[in-house]
Amino acid sequence: MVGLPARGKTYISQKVCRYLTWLGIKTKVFNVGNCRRELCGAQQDNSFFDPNNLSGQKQRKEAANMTLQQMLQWYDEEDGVVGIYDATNSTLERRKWLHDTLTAQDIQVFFIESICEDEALVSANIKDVKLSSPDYKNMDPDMAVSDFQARIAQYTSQYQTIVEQDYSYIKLINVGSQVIVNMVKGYLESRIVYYLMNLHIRGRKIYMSRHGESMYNLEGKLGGDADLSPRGRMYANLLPVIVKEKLGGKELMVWTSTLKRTIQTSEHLPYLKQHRKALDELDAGVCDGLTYEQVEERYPEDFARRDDDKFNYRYRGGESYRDVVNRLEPIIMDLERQEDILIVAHQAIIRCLYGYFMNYNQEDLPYIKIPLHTLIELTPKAYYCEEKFYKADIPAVCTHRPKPTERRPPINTQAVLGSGGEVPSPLLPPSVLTSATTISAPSSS
Ligand SMILES: O=P(O)(O)OC[C@H]1O[C@@](CO)(OP(=O)(O)O)[C@@H](O)[C@@H]1O
Repeated sequence: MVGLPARGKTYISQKVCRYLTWLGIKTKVFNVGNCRRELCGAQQDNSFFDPNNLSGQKQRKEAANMTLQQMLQWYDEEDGVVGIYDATNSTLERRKWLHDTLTAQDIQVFFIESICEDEALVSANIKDVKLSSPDYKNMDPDMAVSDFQARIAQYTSQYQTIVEQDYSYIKLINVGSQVIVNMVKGYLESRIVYYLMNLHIRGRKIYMSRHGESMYNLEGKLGGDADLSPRGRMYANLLPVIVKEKLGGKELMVWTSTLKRTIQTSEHLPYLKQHRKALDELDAGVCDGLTYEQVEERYPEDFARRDDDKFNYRYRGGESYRDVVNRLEPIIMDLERQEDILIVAHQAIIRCLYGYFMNYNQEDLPYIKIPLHTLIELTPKAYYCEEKFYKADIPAVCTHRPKPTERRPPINTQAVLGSGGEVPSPLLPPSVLTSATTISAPSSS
């Protein structure tokens, strides 16, 4: 990373890290600030950052070097693929040192510079992010802001934007309103460039919902293209009410899959809709239309292999969760560009999308609990996503199978009918929705 303080470098680092990790590329952020705090203590006065303060300079260089060594060790011992070195790296000299040290180890270097000349954006970033940093713990907010601005001034006096023509880089100017790209090499760098070009920081909400309960869900069958059950239709009637309550009169884009159950669920939503094939449910191949019990009976080895490694298991003639993540990558790119949006999709699809925003690892992702008749609201913040679950007061079956290690001895292997919202069966762990808001159907529906 390259850029003055409060230019969103850590935000960009975290997002790129989350995106690549979700794609299965081992990525880690190495933050020099954390190392500096460890080495020199958190609360330094601003003379520490003065370029003429030789002792401060020396200690900062030590923190930079220690972080780089940690990164090299990670490449070496943990088979890291993309290390993100998050620091200002704001001089030609510092970048040359990084570039030369890394290329000597056969590590390809790609600089991402964030330039922001919009003072209002910089101040908003300071207030949003920097005031909660350990550097300003227990400090009066106004004092902290002016202190941080003085720190930025120290860096500005020696800041050199990237001009090194023989380096690979991207310059993001004013949060991507202008982008300059130089000497981009290979697939991974191009993917990162494309991803960065889609990012924006306007506040927005991402809503997700599974389709209403389907006839297949009632029978415990996988896949297919069934219609909604009568209770699924009730959810389809209620969904516009729930969404309107959350959104007010704001516009919304709605994406569904091309399968009947999501199209029927979105039927009454008075917004622009797109039906996208990439959002269709995980393809269960030869198991499509079977119940879990039938799969276990007919394909016992496959059933066991799926329990063993659900993320990588690929149904015969069908897909794995890994395949689904790859198929959803263009959806994630598109999602990053969107404003408020509602995605009506399927259990496996929502797990993958939700897992991206909430940073789930591949092992846990296929087990995320995404109940029927529940609207999920995600609000992206600087370094995390806020989440809320709104549960409609319409019963539905529970289709979640816990991890093998969390399963209790079977009492009843049929899908279990709930009596008010999705009620966990004796086979299931406690619902994650205990504190969710419950919304009742209006008497007219
Ligand atoms: O990966 P698992 O946990 O089996 O869940 C995916 C399954 O979820 C289901 C329901 O069991 O989704 P959906 O409700 O969209 O039909 C199946 O179609 C699909 O095979």
